Amino acid sequence: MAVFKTLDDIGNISGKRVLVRVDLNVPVTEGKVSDATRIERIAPTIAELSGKGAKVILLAHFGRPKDGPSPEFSLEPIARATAEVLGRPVAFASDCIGDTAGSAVAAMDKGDVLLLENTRFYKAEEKNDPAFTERLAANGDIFVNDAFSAAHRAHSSTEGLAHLLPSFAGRTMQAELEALEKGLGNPVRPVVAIVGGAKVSTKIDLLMNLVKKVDALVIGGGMANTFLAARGTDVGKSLCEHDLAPTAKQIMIEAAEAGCAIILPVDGVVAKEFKAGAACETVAISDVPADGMILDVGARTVTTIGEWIDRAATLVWNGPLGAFEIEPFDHATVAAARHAAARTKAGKLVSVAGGGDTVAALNHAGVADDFTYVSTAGGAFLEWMEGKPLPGVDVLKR
Ligand SMILES: Nc1ncnc2c1ncn2[C@@H]1O[C@H](COP(=O)(O)OP(=O)(O)OP(=O)(O)O)[C@@H](O)[C@H]1O
Ligand SMILES: O=C(O)[C@H](O)COP(=O)(O)O
Repeated sequence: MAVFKTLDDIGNISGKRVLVRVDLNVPVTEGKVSDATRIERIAPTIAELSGKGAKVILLAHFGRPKDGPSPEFSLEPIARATAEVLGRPVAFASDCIGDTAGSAVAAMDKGDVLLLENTRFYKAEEKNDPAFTERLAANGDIFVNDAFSAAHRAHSSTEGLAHLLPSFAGRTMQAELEALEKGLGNPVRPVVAIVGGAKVSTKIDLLMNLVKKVDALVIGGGMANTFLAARGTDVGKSLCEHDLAPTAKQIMIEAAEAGCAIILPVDGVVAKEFKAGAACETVAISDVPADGMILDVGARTVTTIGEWIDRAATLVWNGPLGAFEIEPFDHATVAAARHAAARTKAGKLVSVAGGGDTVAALNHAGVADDFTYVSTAGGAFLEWMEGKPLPGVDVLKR
């Protein structure tokens, strides 16, 4: 029996209003959803609930809006993308609480699907404010959490609701927890982690903890620049958080004490502009021009990363090695992803990857299906890895 209640325990839900927390925080490029994996993953839960006659009311956040409602962070375009992926109508209400939401819910028939506007348009959501949670709960009889990737947040829609309504894990939440436990509950060593992406500031705690748990940590992407700068390398105009140099140094000290190897780029693909087809060259990391930006790790670094992948029994990956959305800065991420996928297919590696952009990058490389497991979660995935409690999961436990 699962430690948390699943849809197997939900009983008769025909005609019931089921509030389903999903993660629709999907990558959007030029107004279009550029990777629909998170939407695809919630489809089974929605189909199952709708098939049982429930009124399926989706709750989600999008981005990190700071000042209340704004068109930039509206879920309305995502409702259309969700309808396309599900192959069925998805109604949209321009508020997640109050009369607008209430009337949209009242108009639902059995089996209908409705998406409510971004929960983060209310600051109270992130404060897990009980009064706001009650207003969300007013539209539901049952709560299903299918957003593992937002379960590290103790917000009204991820944690608070489970205290007010009978609550269950959705199929994706269930699958994520089961697969992560199977793959990484007690990982086979050596464990190598690849952490890339844009910024160190968003992943400091994760890096601090990871160096104590893994045998080697490969740092790529924009965040490698902060580490390189901390070591005294001039990274030109590259994305770099110079004020975090002391933190990066501390992470390297902790890694040395824990016996975790830190692998930083030895070369980089450098351009003067951050745009597709920009003129670029590969240079040694000590030769980055003052007006250049490192937008990908170079070929020698890719070879080194390949060697670490070959040594690993378990690989954990979060964050791309370069600005993979823009060609040709996708080369290193694609090469490393294909290398890891081939080792996995050969039965020599357990490979687990997580992160919205990471999933998009693996799809771009055409190998997402070849990894042992690809989690749609970013922060939640890494926090799970560190053994931190996930409020959205803990509250579902029996
Ligand atoms: N060298 C670089 N310079 C600038 N940006 C970079 C660089 N390398 C990677 N990036 C950017 O990092 C971003 C992805 O990083 P992020 O940390 O968000 O990944 P993730 O954890 O998989 O995603 P998510 O936060 O969506 O779960 C991409 O948009 C990519 O363009
Ligand atoms: O994209 C994610 O990792 C989740 O949707 C959580 O988003 P957040 O980091 O803005 O809370």
